[in-house]
Amino acid sequence: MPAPHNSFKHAIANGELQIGCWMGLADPYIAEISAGAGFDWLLIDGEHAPNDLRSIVAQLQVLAARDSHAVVRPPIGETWIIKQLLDAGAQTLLVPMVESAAQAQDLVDAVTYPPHGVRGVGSALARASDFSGIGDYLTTARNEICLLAQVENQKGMSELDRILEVDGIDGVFIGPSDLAADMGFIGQAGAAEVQAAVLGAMEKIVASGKAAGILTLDKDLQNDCREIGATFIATEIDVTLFARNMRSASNEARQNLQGE
Ligand SMILES: O=C(O)C(=O)C[C@H](O)[C@@H](O)CO
Repeated sequence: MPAPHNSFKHAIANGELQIGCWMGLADPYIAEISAGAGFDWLLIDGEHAPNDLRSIVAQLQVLAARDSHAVVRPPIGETWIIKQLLDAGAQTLLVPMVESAAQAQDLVDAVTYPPHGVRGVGSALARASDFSGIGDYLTTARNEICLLAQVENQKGMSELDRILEVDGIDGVFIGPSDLAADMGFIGQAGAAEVQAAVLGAMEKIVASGKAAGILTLDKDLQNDCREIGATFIATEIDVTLFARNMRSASNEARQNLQGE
């Protein structure tokens, strides 16, 4: 019995659009609600949300029963964290702040078992192997792991061509917020200079044959990226959706009842 099929990995490899949503509320109960919304993928954010290994596992368990694919973002692309997340059952990782081909290669090694990589062998204990229930996990896991690199500063953008040459990286995600900050436009991801850099990077990624991805709430940028050939596009963030609607509801109630 092989490792579970990673439909997301194969969809983006085939150029199929996968629409996603960022999950920063860091709670399995809320993840279960999001999983019923119809997104193709949901990002469990271990970088900017109050997630830890336990909360990530709980959200993986909830999503396993639903159609939305779980993409996990570690706080940093270190081997020990990647090992834990893969053993916990994550099959798709989005690793932040990738700045060089050497770093990208280290990430490929971290998701690959020896002799071709350095992923530690602990599948006997791992949720990933269904606690040893998947007999062929060790020999089939790598084929179903999707490794996505985030390029989101000027150093990474200058190294993008070499990062795209690294075998084993399935896709590259451009992070507009961090890129804008590093370009001197902090809080202005919509600045013309930033958008031009993002779209130029999208074209390079698609031309390389790898999958291109982004998170943007800007519908025009979403469409521009899709027209270039981007496939994994996150269009919403649960935190902002919830906070915006809560504030709106509060204001409407006060206007309704107090005429304010
Ligand atoms: O730089 C970016 O943009 C991202 O990587 C996404 C952000 O981290 C996310 O928190 C939304 O701002």
